[in-house]
Amino acid sequence: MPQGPRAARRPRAQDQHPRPKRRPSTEVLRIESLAAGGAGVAHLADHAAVFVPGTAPGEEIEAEVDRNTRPARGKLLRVIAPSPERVEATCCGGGCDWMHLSVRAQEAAHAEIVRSAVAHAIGAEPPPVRVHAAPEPLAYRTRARLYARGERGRVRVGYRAVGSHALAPVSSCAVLAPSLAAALGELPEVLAGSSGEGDVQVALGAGGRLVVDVTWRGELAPSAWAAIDRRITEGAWAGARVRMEGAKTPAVFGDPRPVLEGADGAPLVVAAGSFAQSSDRGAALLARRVAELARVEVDAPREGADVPANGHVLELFAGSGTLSILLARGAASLVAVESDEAAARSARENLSARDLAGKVVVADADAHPIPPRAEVVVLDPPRAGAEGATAAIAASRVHRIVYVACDPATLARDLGVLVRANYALTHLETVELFPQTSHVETVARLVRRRGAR
Ligand SMILES: C[S@@+](CC[C@H](N)C(=O)[O-])C[C@H]1O[C@@H](n2cnc3c(N)ncnc32)[C@H](O)[C@@H]1O
Repeated sequence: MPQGPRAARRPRAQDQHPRPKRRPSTEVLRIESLAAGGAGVAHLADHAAVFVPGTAPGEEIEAEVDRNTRPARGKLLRVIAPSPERVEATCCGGGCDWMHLSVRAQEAAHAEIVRSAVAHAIGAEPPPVRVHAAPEPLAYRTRARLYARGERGRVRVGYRAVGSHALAPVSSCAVLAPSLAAALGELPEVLAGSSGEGDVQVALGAGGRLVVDVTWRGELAPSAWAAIDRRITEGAWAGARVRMEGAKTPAVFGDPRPVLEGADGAPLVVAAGSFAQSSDRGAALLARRVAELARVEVDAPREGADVPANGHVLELFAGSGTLSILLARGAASLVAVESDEAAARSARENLSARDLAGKVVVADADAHPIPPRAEVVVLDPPRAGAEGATAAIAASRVHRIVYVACDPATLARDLGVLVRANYALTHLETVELFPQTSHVETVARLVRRRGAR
């Protein structure tokens, strides 16, 4: 009888003699830097690294250190000598893991995280990281993913606490735009009587009114369905979409699509439940910079030049077209690839509302061939990066690449492949799209080296 891999596995030494658990110890530590993920990094007397959330570089702290994980984890007990970059945190306990840091320190730490990841991956020092400051460091979120939980008829709404599935209930949030803040007070009332838990995305839709996208696991009270319906029919909300766990299709009320202000100042529709950056102004800043870097002229600017031609552009992971609406301008052609059908429909709608030509293809961007005439590839993949697309670009004759990334580690991995395939990294820039958090958006530009295949 064939044996499965489990049966075939030889017992390992640690199975027979599991290491005894070590007791946490209290240590005085000096924080050296901030790691991707947000924690401060220090070293113990035996040089083992320890990660302590809620700390700032340069400060002396006391922490309870658990050496049973690798790297060791520390829990901040007290700050002995604070960093000058430490500020009073006003965080609600939700996702803002860097609210105790000055904006200047956040920017510097983001830039260093990106620089060191890329330097390690390409085996050389990258160009100096240019930092694009956030348009608004607070009250910037024009879209938010909330978390709701119903128990004994009462529904509490907040965020998932950092690093856990626990609910951090919130009545006010310093990073939420005032236009969305009202939702925090309204949702517990709308969802009252429901049991279970759900994710609730809130944004602004048509006419600047609220749109709500609910994914619920459990029972949604009949009064909740009625309250949602009433808000749409009375015009208080533009739309809502409710997806019950296990249901094939969501219930749709009104028009649940978020509408943001595009980088060209005109409205841009986003498919309900599909990707959109967390702030309109941040998304516009990013899109404008990506479009600039995609142009031929970045290397040799011409005085007084009009919008220069982009050549034939291939955009991978295009979403609802936040970048496409700028890339299509001045391009000889634009092909945008996106796997989410609803997002692709929105991208088509956004291009045609502007009379822009562009072909939007529903396909796997990571397995999409690079058309031989493509001169520029712009890609904006999810956190996992784009291993397949990177390999295809590396084997192509594309001249310029603009890579937008929300994860420095996978960006660095993919840039390593492109640099080894004879592309030169000309620009490395961070865009502060998520102030008060350790998340960072990066834009990298590469050009094919002269004489390369
Ligand atoms: C980070 S978002 C960028 C979207 C767009 N550039 C924007 O700024 O709104 C990544 C997009 O890639 C899409 N996506 C994820 N995996 C994909 C794949 N294998 N092929 C094509 N699109 C994919 C997602 O649906 C999402 O719209």
